[in-house]
Order: sequence, then structure tokens, then C-alpha cells
Amino acid sequence: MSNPVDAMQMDQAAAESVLMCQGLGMTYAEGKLRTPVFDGLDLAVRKGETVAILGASGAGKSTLLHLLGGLDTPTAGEVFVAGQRMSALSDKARGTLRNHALGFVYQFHHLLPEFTALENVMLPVLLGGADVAEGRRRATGLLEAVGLSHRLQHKPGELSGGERQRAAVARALVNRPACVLGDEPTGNLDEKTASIVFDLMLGLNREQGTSLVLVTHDRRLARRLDRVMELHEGKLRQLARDEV
Ligand SMILES: Nc1ncnc2c1ncn2[C@@H]1O[C@H](COP(=O)(O)OP(=O)(O)OP(=O)(O)O)[C@@H](O)[C@H]1O
Repeated sequence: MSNPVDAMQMDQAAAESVLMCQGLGMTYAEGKLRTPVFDGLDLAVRKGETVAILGASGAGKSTLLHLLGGLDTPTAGEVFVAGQRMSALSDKARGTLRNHALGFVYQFHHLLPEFTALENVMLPVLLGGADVAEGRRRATGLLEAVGLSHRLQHKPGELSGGERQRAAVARALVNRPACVLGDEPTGNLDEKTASIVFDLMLGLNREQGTSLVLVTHDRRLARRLDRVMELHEGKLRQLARDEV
């Protein structure tokens, strides 16, 4: 960013968004193999806004979500989380900001198998520095909200697929993040359970004013979000309602 006026405008726009990227580019490089995925992507997600990202297999949706979540470093451009420029932060500060400001839900739940549902949901609260009583209170409240108050002591292997995914949603929301990033969060569930988990995410996000960025192949679910974007041939484009 050579022009200071541009830099100030970018910082201003970032401050008004919970999540923003500008000029985002990613090219994977391994030895001589270079895989350009996209370049020059701009996206700004406002507080409470829900955004779907559609795109064919291999279009770069997971790559984009990883970069937005600070889990990988872009080869071009900038990501701002809660107004903070990710590239300006140390690894430790980036990790703290991620834990505090973002929640993640994946297609596979990624719950820790040796811990109970309650412990899994408490963990991000404890990592954020709160005490055990506070962690238990918040985790229990959210597990109740996702209909799992009767399964607090069950380990992931003792839960159904839908129950595991609901626990993963509770875990993503327990630190009251500004934004939840979902990578096909209902992709592994049957239609009815997918719809229940999706309703839960939307309901909890709206109650808490949390923004949602959701990668999905399911246009029917995407249509229920505020905005639908499509990643196609390295470009991100907002779709009109009748295109979804
Ligand atoms: N670590 C990596 N090294 C090299 N290339 C990669 C790497 N990760 C992903 N890619 C390539 O980048 C492109 C985008 O991958 P990505 O996983 O982001 O796509 P996607 O849109 O999420 O696909 P899907 O819908 O199938 O999950 C793909 O062509 C993939 O092969």
C-alpha cells in the first residue's frame, strides 16, 4: 500500500467491517509447482451480516475461508479481522484475535474425542483466559440452545452425526465471536438434520448479532443468507437473487 490516503481509507473500511479482505490473492507453491487460485478478491462483511460463498469444486472456497480466518497467509493483499490488519500482528496476537473474534465450523466436527461435549465447548473459553465456572456456564447455556442439554457428558464417539455438528456449532459460538466461518458445516448431514443445524446457526447468529460467512454447495440454504457470492475462475462476484 504505497499511497497513505488509500491506506487510511482501507483502515476506515476495515473498522466498519467485522471481516474484510482487499486485493486478496493466493498462489500455492511447492517446489516448481505453482497453483494460482485467485487474485484481487475484495470482500467486506458487516456486523450481523450473513454471506454465502458458492463455487465449483476446486474454485478456492476453502482457501478463501482459511485466509479470512487467519489460518493461512495470503500471497497478496490484506485481511482485516475486527478492524485489525492480520499481517501486522505476531503469530501469538493473531491466535488470540482468532480465538476471540472468530468461530469456525467445518464439514467434519473436529471435536476432541477424549473430551465430553461440555468440555469440548468449554475449551475455547478457557483458552481465552476465563475461569472454569464461567466456561461451564457459557458452554452449558449454548449446548442447551442447540438441544444437547441431555448429552453434556457424552464424548463425540457417543453422539450422532447431527449431535456432533450441533456441539461444533456451540463451540464456534461460545466465545461470542464477531463472525463465524463455516466450511460446508452441514455438508455431511442428511437434508433434515442439515436444515436443523443451519436454522440453529442462523438463529444463534442473529440472537448474538454474529456475522456468518458460509461456504456451501447448497443453493437452497445459500438463498436464506443476506448475500450470495460466487467464486468463479479466480474472481468473487455477488449474485443477484434470481441467479441463486
Ligand atoms: N496445499 C495446497 N497446495 C497446492 N494446491 C492446493 C493446496 N490446497 C489447495 N490447492 C489447490 O487449490 C485449488 C482450490 O482448492 P480449495 O480447497 O480452496 O477449493 P474448494 O473450492 O474449497 O473445493 P471443494 O469444493 O472441492 O472443497 C484446488 O485446485 C486445489 O487443488
